[in-house]
Amino acid sequence: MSFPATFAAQGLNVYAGDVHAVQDVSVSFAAGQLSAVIGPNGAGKSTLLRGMLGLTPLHGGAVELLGRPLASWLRTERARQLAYLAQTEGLPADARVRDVVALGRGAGEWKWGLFPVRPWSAEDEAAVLDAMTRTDTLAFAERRVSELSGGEAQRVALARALAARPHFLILDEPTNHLDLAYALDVMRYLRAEVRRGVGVIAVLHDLNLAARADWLVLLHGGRVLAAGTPRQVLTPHNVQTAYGVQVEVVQAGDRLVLVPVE
Ligand SMILES: Nc1ncnc2c1ncn2[C@@H]1O[C@H](COP(=O)(O)OP(=O)(O)OP(=O)(O)O)[C@@H](O)[C@H]1O
Repeated sequence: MSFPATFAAQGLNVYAGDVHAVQDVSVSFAAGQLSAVIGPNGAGKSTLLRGMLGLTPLHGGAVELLGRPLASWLRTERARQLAYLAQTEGLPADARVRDVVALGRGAGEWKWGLFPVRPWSAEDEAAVLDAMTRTDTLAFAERRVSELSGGEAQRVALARALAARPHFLILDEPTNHLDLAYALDVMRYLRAEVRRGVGVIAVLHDLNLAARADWLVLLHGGRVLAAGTPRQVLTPHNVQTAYGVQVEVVQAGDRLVLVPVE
């Protein structure tokens, strides 16, 4: 039986505190695609992702993972399919890098403080090694998180998410606080995941990084202002409407570049 290889929401409404932060939003993110959620501060990007992930209650609408209602998935199955890297997530400063990445396997979780949920396996070992190789973090596997630069720590957080070998990888501002080189590194790692068939969904503030995605969702005031390819979404009109900034959109090689003109 075939099923849609998507993580999708239909008519979603989510409140953040008293704020109706996500209003009647319908979106569909495909596996094997790099999607970016963009929009000005407060547009509802984080709330949309948290609502889709079941981390905050919905006030209407439905979420489907691979064609099945999200609520019908077992918690453990769902955790295997969806890896989430939150915006403000800190890593345990005293922990060793390798142990932090291993947390992504979930095997180290203890039930009632008595015994591990499941024993550590050769597959867990291989997944951790693979995730560290793909994020170039093996070189500092034995260091403590407190001994890393911001960019290195971000790669470790990414490695932990990849260690779960998820179908969809959801990241809230993965390039935040990173310099240009590190930000491009992260985009390169994400693109490599997409080539392996993972659906990557990232909240991005830098529209020139977002222009590298396959699919964009532009939120404004809790609603979808535009969705489509970068060429369809990143128009001067849409950017002016969402951000109130006049831009020129320039073609540079096979990419779009946005230049503010005020
Ligand atoms: N815990 C909360 N209590 C009250 N209002 C909230 C809360 N969290 C978010 N909001 C409000 O909900 C709206 C959407 O917030 P959200 O964090 O989803 O936006 P965002 O697009 O991710 O913003 P940013 O780019 O600044 O991270 C904003 O108006 C915000 O002020």
